[in-house]
Amino acid sequence: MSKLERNWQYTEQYPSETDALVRARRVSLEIGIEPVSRAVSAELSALAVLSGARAICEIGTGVGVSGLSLLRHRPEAILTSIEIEPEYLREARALFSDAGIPASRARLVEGDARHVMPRLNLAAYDIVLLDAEQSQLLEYFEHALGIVRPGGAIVVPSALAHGRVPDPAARDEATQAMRDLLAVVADSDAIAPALSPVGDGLLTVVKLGA
Ligand SMILES: C[S@@+](CC[C@H](N)C(=O)[O-])C[C@H]1O[C@@H](n2cnc3c(N)ncnc32)[C@H](O)[C@@H]1O
Repeated sequence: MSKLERNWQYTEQYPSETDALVRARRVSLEIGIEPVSRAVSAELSALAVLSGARAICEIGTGVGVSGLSLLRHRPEAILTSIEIEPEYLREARALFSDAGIPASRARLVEGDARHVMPRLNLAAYDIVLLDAEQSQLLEYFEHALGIVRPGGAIVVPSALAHGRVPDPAARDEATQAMRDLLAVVADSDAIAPALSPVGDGLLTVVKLGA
């Protein structure tokens, strides 16, 4: 195992998870949804606290691993989470409820994010997490820039797409969409991007401005 692999493995094994997160992660893997990794989950929990998040929007609920992570230390925050698959949302509702999070704090919305996001309030969210269909990423991102408040963050897990993003031989649509997003945010004066190799890659983009 290389030094980098050892670092990565240690980083992933380090965070402790709540029973609710362990349960959601297990259900997620049983159903075949890839949840955010343990280290990304811990990053999301910390980011929610650091940003003093009160309103969080998530695209791609799955069964709730990332959503539970975002709410872990922010009992006063309200999560709006959009998921296209009704059966995933049913599981997520049960898992949020088991975790003691009332439906008023986890607003789980069924629908295609491309249709739901334009109906959300502008500059209203402290954090917007994009974890749905990667080939549609640029469309989600454009909406996310509108709904996140200045000083707020847009976070994109799976930003390295299992090593495909840095691999010039990988030319599939999803990988290309991620590269396009990385290029757009690197070139903009309006946002501060940070790309971390944690999990499967985590892109954090802060919207600048007062
Ligand atoms: C990688 S999984 C999300 C995992 C979740 N964030 C977690 O950490 O547990 C991606 C999810 O996005 C959903 N999805 C795909 N396209 C979507 C769309 N256009 N609108 C809303 N959800 C979508 C999928 O059904 C799937 O549940």
